Amino acid sequence: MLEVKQLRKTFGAVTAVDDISFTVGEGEVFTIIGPNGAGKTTTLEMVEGLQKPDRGEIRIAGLGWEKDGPRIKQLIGVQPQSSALFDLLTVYENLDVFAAFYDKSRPADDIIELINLQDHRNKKVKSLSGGQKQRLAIGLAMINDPDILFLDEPTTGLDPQARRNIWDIVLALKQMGKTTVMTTHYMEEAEKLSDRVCIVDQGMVIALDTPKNLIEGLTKEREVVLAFADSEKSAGTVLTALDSMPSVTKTHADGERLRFWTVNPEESLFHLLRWISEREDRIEQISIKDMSLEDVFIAYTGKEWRD
Ligand SMILES: Nc1ncnc2c1ncn2[C@@H]1O[C@H](COP(=O)(O)OP(=O)(O)OP(=O)(O)O)[C@@H](O)[C@H]1O
Repeated sequence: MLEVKQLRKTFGAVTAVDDISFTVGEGEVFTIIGPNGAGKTTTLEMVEGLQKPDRGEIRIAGLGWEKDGPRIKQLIGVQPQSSALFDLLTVYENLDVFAAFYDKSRPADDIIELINLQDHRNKKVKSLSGGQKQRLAIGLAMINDPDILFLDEPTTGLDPQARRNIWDIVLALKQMGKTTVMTTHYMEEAEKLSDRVCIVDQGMVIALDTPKNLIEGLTKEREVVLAFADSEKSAGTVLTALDSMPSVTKTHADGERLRFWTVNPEESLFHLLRWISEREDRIEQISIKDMSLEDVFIAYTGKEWRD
């Protein structure tokens, strides 16, 4: 559905996109994730035909922007910035105005249902919340019934409930067989929604796969956190016990909390709990930290992830 090869874009001395390649299959939710300034928006805008790459190739359903621009525009849907909405028009009227730009369009009321704004159909945009405006922006991207949708950070700045409402729309689009290419800052979102994730940093692809494969490809080492009911003393003695276990690779005591890393959490915890119960120490809490895309980012870049 979409093929991107060796894209590059510079602005003066700034290399926004250095070398980015990926392909997106039909019906996929494909997410480009990366820190601020990684080159996500520039990449998306080149794919959308809004910016011309310095180098590289873009094919959408086999078509290229130079020769087939008008045909591509009928196949794609681009979420406008919220600021591009007509504030003094209603939800319905905004959809109606955008429909006029295309040869074919979906009925505005179908879209209103898809974006769950039925109760706000006749309200002016200026009275909508941020999340409702974002939903309308996605609806506008859908007006020409495109095969492939481009959503640039559709949930940035929204509260958790409003973000979930957008996730529901992306999942509904997937059910309809649409292809979605989106960008996000939120790792959790990428993990939940995407068939595949492309992690970019400094204008380069650093990892690209399904969230599951990316996470499973990490080291098998897991982090376990223990909190003791009684005292720092318990943590101190347990630390000594942990240091003698072969599957434990690293330990860290922090007051009454103890963290350790093990390549075999089940075995380590089995021995540790037996040891603790023999000594009648009391543990208040045990948790094994789940690996996430955040850990994938850290593993590939050596940098902490910040939203
Ligand atoms: N029109 C422009 N002129 C000059 N520099 C630009 C321009 N557009 C982007 N850049 C620079 O290119 C780099 C990549 O920007 P881009 O917006 O693509 O990153 P991003 O990953 O989308 O970041 P964010 O998450 O902050 O939106 C940044 O250093 C940015 O300042």
